[in-house]
Amino acid sequence: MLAARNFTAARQCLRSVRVAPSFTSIVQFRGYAAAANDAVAKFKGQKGSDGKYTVSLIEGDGIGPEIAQSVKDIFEAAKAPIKWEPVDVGPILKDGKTAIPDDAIKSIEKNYVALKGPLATPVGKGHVSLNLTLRRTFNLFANVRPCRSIAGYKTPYDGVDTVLIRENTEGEYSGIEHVVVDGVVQSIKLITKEASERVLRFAFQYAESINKKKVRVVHKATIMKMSDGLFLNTARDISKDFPEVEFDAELLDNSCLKIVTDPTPYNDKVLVMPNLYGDILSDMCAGLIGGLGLTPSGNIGDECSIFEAVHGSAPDIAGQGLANPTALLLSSIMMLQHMGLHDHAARIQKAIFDTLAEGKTLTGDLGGKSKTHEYAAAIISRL
Ligand SMILES: NC(=O)C1=CN([C@@H]2O[C@H](COP(=O)(O)OP(=O)(O)OC[C@H]3O[C@@H](n4cnc5c(N)ncnc54)[C@H](O)[C@@H]3O)[C@@H](O)[C@H]2O)C=CC1
Ligand SMILES: O=C(O)CCC(=O)C(=O)O
Ligand SMILES: [Mg+2]
Repeated sequence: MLAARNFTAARQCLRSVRVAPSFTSIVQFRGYAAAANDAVAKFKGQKGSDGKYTVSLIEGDGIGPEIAQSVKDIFEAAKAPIKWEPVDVGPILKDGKTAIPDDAIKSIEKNYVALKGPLATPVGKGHVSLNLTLRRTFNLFANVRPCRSIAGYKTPYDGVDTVLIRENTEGEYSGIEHVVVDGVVQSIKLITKEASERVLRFAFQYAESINKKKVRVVHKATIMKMSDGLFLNTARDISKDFPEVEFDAELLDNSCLKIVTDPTPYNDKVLVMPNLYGDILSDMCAGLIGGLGLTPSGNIGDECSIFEAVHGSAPDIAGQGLANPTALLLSSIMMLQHMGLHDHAARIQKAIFDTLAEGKTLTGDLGGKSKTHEYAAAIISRL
């Protein structure tokens, strides 16, 4: 009975799914690479008659509007050919479920690309995460989260260059939960072969495209024998289609230990994993290079893609001009790369890295005293 109910809930969750980078190391400037390789998710947007591409902009909650302002100011100063289309993503309720308003859906479907600030999720009650809802709504099946050491910002770890790809539509984030009996709740980790295949194939293609010819699956199939087992076995099957890419697997707890001991052996690999592991490991990796103010990401789908920082709405510093906009800026660089605007991406990226390397105008999270807009102005002065 319970199994049948679980299966129904899992199918409902699946039905709610609409079918559907890289940077300066201490020693060498290489730049964040495109977030998706063309074979997987080619950008389909067209330039308007004004010579600009329209991009949907979700400013988000907390520090979102402050860091989005920095991106807008810097893009304008750099004459990047982008016209921002502000969108409100709700939340609204449709058939009793958290949903994205139709206008926002239309905007993102029309533009094929969006830049998103952080969206806050209530704890323990209230609406389903809008971040999750956006990923499901547009079937953004792969979340690419690169993390590289910043020249000029010293941490105990030199030369970090990890790339983590997170399955983005199911797993522990499925949110299928129910009370079994009073005092006992059950939360279902949904893993499907279809979604696993899709993100794993993407990971192999992505590894080839950024010339990291090793893919490592991070899993816990010793404990979650069926769910992580399916993900791992699917990876083994898919790896046969990529004979040029070395494939191996590692248990999540061991990966955590090894990465915080010495992350450099992970520089030549792309790590791919179920949803929650990627969520947690990407915050952990950010900690190696100076924090969440620095790490970007791209949510990649077959049609649309949404770029956002790894961090959340940072309510502890919101509205005070203290936020570091670098993570959202680097996400916007990944977006420009994805759109094929490589020259603009390189120019803005260089101004960001040079400002960070000079170390005079840094936000508080990096030990500086500058406000968000002062740091943005320093970047603009270098364009
Ligand atoms: N993709 C998204 O939109 C995400 C949304 N969230 C949401 O954000 C809210 C707050 O979550 P938290 O656990 O506080 O995580 P958080 O990522 O917002 O903040 C964690 C810590 O990092 C700092 N931080 C984050 N971004 C920063 C930046 N750009 N510059 C300087 N410092 C920065 C914050 O001040 C805080 O001390 C929650 O409602 C959560 O659901 C969390 C993660 C991702
Ligand atoms: O949606 C949320 O509230 C959190 C999302 C998150 O932590 C992430 O995407 O990394
Ligand atoms: Mg997270």
